[in-house]
Amino acid sequence: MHGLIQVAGVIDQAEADLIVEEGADWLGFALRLPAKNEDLSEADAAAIIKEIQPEHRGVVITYLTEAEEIKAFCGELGVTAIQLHGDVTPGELRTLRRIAPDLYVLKSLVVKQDNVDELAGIVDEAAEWVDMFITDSFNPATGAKGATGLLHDWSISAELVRISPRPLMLAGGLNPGNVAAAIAEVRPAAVDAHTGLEDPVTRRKDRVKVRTFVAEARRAFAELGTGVVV
Ligand SMILES: O=C(O)c1ccccc1N[C@@H]1O[C@H](COP(=O)(O)O)[C@@H](O)[C@H]1O
Repeated sequence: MHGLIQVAGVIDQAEADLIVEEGADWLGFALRLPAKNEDLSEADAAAIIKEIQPEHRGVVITYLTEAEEIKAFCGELGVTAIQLHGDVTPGELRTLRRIAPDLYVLKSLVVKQDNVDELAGIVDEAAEWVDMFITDSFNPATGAKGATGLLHDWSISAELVRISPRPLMLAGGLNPGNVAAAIAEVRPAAVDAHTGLEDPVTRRKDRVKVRTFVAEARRAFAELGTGVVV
C-alpha cells in the first residue's frame, strides 16, 4: 500500500462528501477520545461510514486500548480499519488480530524529542500484529498525541520508515504547503492531515486546502516513484 492520502477529523456528511470529491482515499473519524471532545456522535459517524464507497475507507481514530472493546466498537460503526492512538500493549494487539483478523490496524508512534529508540522498540514488538504504523506529534503543553497541528522531527519518522517491516503513515502538522517536502524527506507509504486542512475560523475543512493537499501529495508520491497502490 503506497501513496495513500487520509484526511482526518470528519465532522458531518457534507465534510465527508468534500473529502471524497477532492480525491482523498481514507476518511478518519475521531471517536472515544479521553477528553470526550468528539466532533460528531457515534450514530452520525456510523451513518456516514455506511455510505462510503468501496474505493474509499472510513477509519476510526481512537484512544481505546482493549481488544474486545475495539472489536465491538468497530462492529457497531461498521468500519474495517482502526487507528489506535492510546497505549495499547503488544498483548492486546495480538488478541485483536486473533479475534478480528480482517480488521486493518494502524498503531500510532508518538514522536517526541530524541525518542527514536523507544519507538523502534515499539515497532519491533508490535509489527507482527499491525498493518501500518502512523507517526504523529506530541504537544507537551496539553499532552495531546494527535490532531495537534504540530510538526515533529521528520528524521525520526524517516528512520522508522527505514526500519519498519510495515508501511508507515506520516501525520502531524501537515498541510498543503509542507506535504510534498514531508513525503520527499520521510518517504512514507501514506500521509494524513487534520488541523492543517481546516479554515481557522469555522474549524471546517477548507475545500481548496484539501484539494491542494491531495494534489501536492499525489505529485510528491509520483516523484518518489511509488504512485498510488491502495
Ligand atoms: O483527528 C483527531 O481529532 C484526533 C484525535 C485524537 C488523536 C488523533 C487524532 N487525529 C490524528 O492526528 C493526526 C494529525 O493531526 P494534525 O494534522 O496535526 O491536526 C490526524 O491526521 C489524525 O490521524
